[in-house]
Amino acid sequence: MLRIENLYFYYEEKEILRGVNLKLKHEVGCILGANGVGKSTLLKSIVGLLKPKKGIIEFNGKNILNLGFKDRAKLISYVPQEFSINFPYTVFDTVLMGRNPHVDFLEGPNSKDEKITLKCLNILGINYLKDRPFTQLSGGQKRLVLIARGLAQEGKLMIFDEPTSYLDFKNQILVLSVIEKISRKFGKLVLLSLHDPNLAFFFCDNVFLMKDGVIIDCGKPDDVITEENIERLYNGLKTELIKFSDKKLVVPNKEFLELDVVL
Ligand SMILES: Nc1ncnc2c1ncn2[C@@H]1O[C@H](COP(=O)(O)OP(=O)(O)OP(=O)(O)O)[C@@H](O)[C@H]1O
Repeated sequence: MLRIENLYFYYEEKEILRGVNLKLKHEVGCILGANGVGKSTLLKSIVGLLKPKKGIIEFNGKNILNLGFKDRAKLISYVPQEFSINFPYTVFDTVLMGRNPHVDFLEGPNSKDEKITLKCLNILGINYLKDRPFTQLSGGQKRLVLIARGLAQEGKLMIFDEPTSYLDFKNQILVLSVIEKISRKFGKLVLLSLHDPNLAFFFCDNVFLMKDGVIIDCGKPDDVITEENIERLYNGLKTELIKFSDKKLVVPNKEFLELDVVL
């Protein structure tokens, strides 16, 4: 279980996380929230890239704030929102880097690491890119490579910051299906951030609504993604929930679509 209690983070004087509380069992959880509310800051705090001012982050009862870099990287796979490398590593080598926490420093990656790398490339349908330099890929291709690298890392806890950004419609579905299946098959705990609440209906077990640096509501997607909560979350956005087979979908309501925009 991932347990976050009363987590605070500041950028200089500015309070960004203002007492975040979150509990997630071994399933797929998603954070929804408007731009700038602190989703990436929270995810970066979990993976150790940012140091919270106070609060608790525990995974399976262990305080992960005190873990060293390598132990943390073994435990937690992380796919950031932004990533740049200047050196033209091939796609294969970029995904193989995900194995670094498991690799013996003197021996380097072995055949098992290479096999896992190839498997992750195949799962995401990007084997055909394996010899291309990462620096020459499109935004969506880069994203698929980074997700493959995150999968190759094989953390028990997997963190994805906006895994669907840059991806075409099919690849958004592919990536979330893969993440969901890996979570179910291997009992991994997944926490990701999303901008489309409809994807949460299809792929997430739990939803955390974030506003102004705190979690304002959480629960099953059907219980939490409501017209009232969407309006609260996205500053007055009016929507309607419609039924689609056994699922729900959120659509902007007519009033919003006919909004007068001053140009
Ligand atoms: N390096 C930084 N220095 C100062 N302020 C920052 C820095 N990075 C982010 N912020 C600010 O912290 C707040 C939270 O940013 P964060 O990236 O966590 O938001 P987010 O919810 O992930 O947004 P988005 O959906 O747009 O990615 C924002 O107001 C942002 O401007």
